[in-house]
Amino acid sequence: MIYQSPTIQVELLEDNIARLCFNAPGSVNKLDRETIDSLNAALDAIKQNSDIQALVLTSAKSAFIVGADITEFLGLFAQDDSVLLPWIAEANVVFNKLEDLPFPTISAINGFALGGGFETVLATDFRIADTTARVGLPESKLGLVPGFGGTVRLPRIIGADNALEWITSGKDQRPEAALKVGAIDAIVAPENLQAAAIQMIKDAVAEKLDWQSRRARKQAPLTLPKLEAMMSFATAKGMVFKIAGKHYPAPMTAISVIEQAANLKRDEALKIEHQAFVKLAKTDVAQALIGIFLNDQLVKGKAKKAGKLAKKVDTAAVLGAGIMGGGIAYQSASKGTPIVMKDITQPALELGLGEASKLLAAQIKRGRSTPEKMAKVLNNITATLDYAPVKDVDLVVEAVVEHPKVKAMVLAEVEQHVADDAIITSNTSTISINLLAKALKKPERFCGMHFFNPVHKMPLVEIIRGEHSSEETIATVVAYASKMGKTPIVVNDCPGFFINRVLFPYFAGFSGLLADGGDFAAIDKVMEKQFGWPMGPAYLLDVVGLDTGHHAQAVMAEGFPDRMAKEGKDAIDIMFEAQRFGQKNSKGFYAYSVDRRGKPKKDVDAISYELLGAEFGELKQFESDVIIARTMIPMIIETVRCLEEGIIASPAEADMGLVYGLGFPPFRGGVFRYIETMGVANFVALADKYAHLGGLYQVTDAMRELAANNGSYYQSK
Ligand SMILES: NC(=O)c1ccc[n+]([C@@H]2O[C@H](COP(=O)([O-])OP(=O)(O)OC[C@H]3O[C@@H](n4cnc5c(N)ncnc54)[C@H](O)[C@@H]3O)[C@@H](O)[C@H]2O)c1
Repeated sequence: MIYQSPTIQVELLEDNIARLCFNAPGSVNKLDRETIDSLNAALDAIKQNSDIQALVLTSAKSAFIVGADITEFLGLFAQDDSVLLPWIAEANVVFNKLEDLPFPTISAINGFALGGGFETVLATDFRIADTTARVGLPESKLGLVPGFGGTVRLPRIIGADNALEWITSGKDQRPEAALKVGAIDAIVAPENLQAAAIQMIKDAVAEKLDWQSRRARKQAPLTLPKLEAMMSFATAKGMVFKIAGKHYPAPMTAISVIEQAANLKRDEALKIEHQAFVKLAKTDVAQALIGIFLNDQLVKGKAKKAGKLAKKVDTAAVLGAGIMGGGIAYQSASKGTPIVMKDITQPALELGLGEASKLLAAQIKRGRSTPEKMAKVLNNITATLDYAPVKDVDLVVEAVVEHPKVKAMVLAEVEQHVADDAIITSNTSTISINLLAKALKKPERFCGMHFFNPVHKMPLVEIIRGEHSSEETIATVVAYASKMGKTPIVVNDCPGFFINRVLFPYFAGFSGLLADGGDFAAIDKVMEKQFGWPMGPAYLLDVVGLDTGHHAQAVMAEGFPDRMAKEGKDAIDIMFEAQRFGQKNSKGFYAYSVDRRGKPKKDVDAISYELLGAEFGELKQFESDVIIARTMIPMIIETVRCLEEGIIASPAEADMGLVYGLGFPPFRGGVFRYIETMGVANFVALADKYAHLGGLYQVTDAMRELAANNGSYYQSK
């Protein structure tokens, strides 16, 4: 053994080939500070052994190195530049040391080699991957640029255009794609990986492969004709700005870094990368995106834990073949759980099946599915008008019309037909789970399973725990939602549950602005372009449906009369009474039509202004920050209330729910991250400025106390 630490072992194989194996104690190899220090020491030990003629990097785990240890780095990013810059420069010395060894080097890549893991292998002369490998530089998804030489080495290995695409998209790449551009040198079967790597490095030692010139190319300036370089960088900037937009600076920074470093040699080029890395690491966007990454892991971890307590769901049933029922059937069937879809009329069933076929046909058109797969998915859906095929299913999702009496009747009915231990859930968006549970003989097997529309696109499923729901019931529904490819978040029962409870105060803030003369199209513009929502409130209400919104708003007002009950008519009432239900009948705040090419079109509708003007008078202009404050403060305070009341378990889950369920702008990270960025005391001061607008603008005592103590939601939980 040449070197050994808890994360790395180096041994000498035959023919004086050294093998450095990453083998951390946990389930995966991560590039944390300990591993980087170990790599440094291992390389020193290798350099001191004059017998060694070549080096192979391998992993003893099912993945090579999954990436940098984000949790650890988050703490580091909080440090001053005077600490951070020398740290990153020092870490890079290690990768340079690997690259500068006086003999050929190769990486044998299995599974993930992402981020820092991929940057490690870029420092070797050759890369061979097995069929399980996934490589790439996902840093831009976290609001960063690669920091261990990725922006310098990758363009010099695969060319500027390819590297720009890989780095700005942050996508994982399959081995075939990596081989095509030259990011790896060969693909082999997993069982042949080590032997093939050793053979290749022997060829390099024997000078059959020219490792010196490869290495030299990596360390030299990028050789691009001037015009070509200009075209590459200008095109990339245009495209990336269009996709990433002004709220996500990392991809654009990556392009400038590569451009600025193009004419420099390695060590100078690396300095440009370090500067950019440190600058981005300190931005609110990076903090928010890294926060989302960590929250996502926490939520996934919880779901995995629940999986241990879950009962198996081999087959399911959905009651109601409407917009939601059809979507749920499609999602379950396409993720491998056969599902019975029951409705009360044949046309409804046909509509549900038609919806599933349409989604599948679209998948085939995009090359993501095949007719064979489509047939298999459709075979997994059994459409029925009676209960006979439902009797053996393990789990039922009720998705009939939103009416407490109809739902109670349907739930009681289905309980008579299914096995004693089958789980029963409801996809209700507003009706209390505890109320619905009363219809059942065994309420412990019941809970809410709230999907979002469109089911195949929206990642969140809100799972609502009733007072009688058993842990096994919740765990089983969590596991089923995960199997459907969704992110489940468990919440407690209350009007609107979590997501609608915080959404309606936002709509109330919007309605308040309109009542004071606000222009809905101008408000949408601010909330989309500046705040970053995918849709502004008027557009979102049109998509949700103003009839649905009107109904849900009444439920919320009844549930929280102190702050959600309203006097007089608001904009939602006006639209509802004028039968402007939104997209579903082509007129809401906006008018919907199709253009000449058959594409859906949305136009500002003068009639909406007339209707609103008749009630609220002349239009008035509001500053952007007033629009943002008046709509967001109610949502933020209601989210805080949900945490204080235990409706949602943690700030992390609240933020994930908002991002996945409502499309809260990821670069802001969610409500709690937003408060964090702003500072609790600053938020309280802002809300106090608007307190005269009513109960929705009044912060809670606990929040005021947290502000006074200079506290933080993320750190105190
Ligand atoms: N549409 C949304 O955006 C959305 C989002 C989340 C949750 N939800 C909830 O999902 C549920 C369904 O909503 P939707 O939009 O799909 O409604 P929908 O009107 O499109 O579909 C309801 C279906 O239920 C069927 N039905 C009625 N009584 C039935 C019975 N006794 N047995 C079987 N089927 C019966 C109807 O024929 C219809 O096909 C509601 O509780 C709604 O609140 C809707």
